[in-house]
Amino acid sequence: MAATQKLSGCRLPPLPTIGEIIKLYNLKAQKQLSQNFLLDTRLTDKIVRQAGNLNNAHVCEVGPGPGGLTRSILKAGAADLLVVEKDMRFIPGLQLLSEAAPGRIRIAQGDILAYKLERRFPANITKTWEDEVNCEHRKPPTQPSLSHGSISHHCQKLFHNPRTSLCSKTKRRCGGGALHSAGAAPDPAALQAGREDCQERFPVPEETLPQRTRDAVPRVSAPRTDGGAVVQC
Ligand SMILES: C[S@@+](CC[C@H](N)C(=O)[O-])C[C@H]1O[C@@H](n2cnc3c(N)ncnc32)[C@H](O)[C@@H]1O
Repeated sequence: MAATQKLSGCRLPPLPTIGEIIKLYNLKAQKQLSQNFLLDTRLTDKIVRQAGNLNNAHVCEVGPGPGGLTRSILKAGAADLLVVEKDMRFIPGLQLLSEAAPGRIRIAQGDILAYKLERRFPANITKTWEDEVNCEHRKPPTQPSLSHGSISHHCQKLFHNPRTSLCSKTKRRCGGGALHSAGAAPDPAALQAGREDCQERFPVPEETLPQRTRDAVPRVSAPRTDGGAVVQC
């Protein structure tokens, strides 16, 4: 499929820039959640291209933050994007994005380390770790696939900022900022070890959105019944 055709089908309507979203919601990066934000759309597009062909794919993005990579994933044609974000402050900005791409984003607010990812995708596209091991990274998917409860090891390499995402104790990768889509080959043992080691680095945050921020975007308080609903996990 020609790139122009693909992009024109997935183009997003005009939105505030990521920088504006950060200012609007006063989103200061929190060190304990490894937060740093990608603002350059050329860079986020390039990163997302590394995940292979996302056209019509089911994708899980862990730690979307203000949504820079999220926008690029949508532009790349993902049909079903589940974002799992631990920090509640980002949810209103993600809901704006969800309204710009109706029915294509599902927002889950919670900790990926405790999240039952496999329950959130159709059973017929899920694969076991063993099935996934032989998949070639970057190979365009013949059909959407998803590993049970996984964050792709390869994609963590691609999408994590190495300075902030390595566990300080073990130097293993962990936590948010990762993207998983069809075709990635994870390393379950390393991943599991990384998760266990990093549990203590991610205490559940208790921040709530300041009232003035909620008031700034009234649409976010309306209950949603479509794919853009926020699910607490
Ligand atoms: C490095 S920032 C990346 C933000 C965004 N993807 C970007 O590129 O601008 C990591 C994100 O992961 C989130 N995060 C960290 N640990 C998490 C966890 N255990 N579960 C879900 N999200 C997590 C943080 O709140 C933050 O939004």
